[in-house]
Amino acid sequence: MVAIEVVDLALAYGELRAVDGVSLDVAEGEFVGILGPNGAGKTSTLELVEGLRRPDSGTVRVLGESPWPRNPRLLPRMGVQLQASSFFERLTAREQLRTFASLYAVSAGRADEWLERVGLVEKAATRVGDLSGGQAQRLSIACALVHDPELVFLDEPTAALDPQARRNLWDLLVGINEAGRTVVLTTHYMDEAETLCDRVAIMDRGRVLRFDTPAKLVRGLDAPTRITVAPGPDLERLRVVPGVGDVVATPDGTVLTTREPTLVLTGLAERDLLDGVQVHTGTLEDVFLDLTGREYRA
Ligand SMILES: Nc1ncnc2c1ncn2[C@@H]1O[C@H](COP(=O)(O)OP(=O)(O)OP(=O)(O)O)[C@@H](O)[C@H]1O
Repeated sequence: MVAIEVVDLALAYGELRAVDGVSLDVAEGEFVGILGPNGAGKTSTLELVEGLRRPDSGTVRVLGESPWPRNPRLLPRMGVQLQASSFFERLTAREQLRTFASLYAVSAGRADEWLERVGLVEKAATRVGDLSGGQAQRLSIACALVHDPELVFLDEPTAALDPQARRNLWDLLVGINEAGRTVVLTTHYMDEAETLCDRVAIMDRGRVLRFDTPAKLVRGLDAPTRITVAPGPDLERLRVVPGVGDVVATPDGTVLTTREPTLVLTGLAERDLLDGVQVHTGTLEDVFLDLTGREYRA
């Protein structure tokens, strides 16, 4: 079943085409990432899908319905975490979450369970205005998920989180997805997209450049493999290994590029040069560079 269907969506702010002909489909139960640098149009696209903005043109269907104008049938089925959350500043974290829960007829007890899931039990009695950026972000995620929606939208959910909190949130999102919920998130982080997402839409300048599984995106790359060995061996010994292209010495090791990694690894083994070997195939960063001609800067 299709959860989201977006066809030729466009939105301009004045002269700026923030969303410029985006088409996407998301299946029920899928985990999809929209990946791109600042200003790529990720948030604008998400807001159109969520029904928070009206598109200039194009169509959006969410769970078989149009999200715009605000569609009350859809609201309980969706959970939306925005980049900038507005809380009731004088409420405590627990009160804030219970207030959100009550809007969906979810019990206070279930709301409190969410404080635990996002690691905010110790901050339950802290006023929202006194939470750190990362804590506020986790609270906003709990508010988006407290009613157990079928479809979850998260806008850069790990942006303000420390590495441990980021890992914890990844686990939480994987759990939700494995329980059958559809998840769509935007992110700057390549590793996040690669780790979490079934499919990734790479966005730049209002357009979706590619939309595929991380593995297929990388496989489609026409990039050589890089093999690094520990510093030390004479560069000439490495240059003559069959299949080796460039050889570059760096402080961390000597980097060999090749289009025949198996041949090179065999040659290195025969010469007893495998010390500290690391093999780097393409990453989504390479895919971005390949598609745009620009380095990816999150
Ligand atoms: N309300 C607005 N009015 C005018 N321009 C806007 C508005 N919202 C966004 N933009 C512009 O539209 C473009 C796309 O913005 P958007 O927030 O969708 O990108 P993004 O990929 O989510 O970026 P980021 O990763 O920085 O959040 C940017 O150039 C931004 O400056």
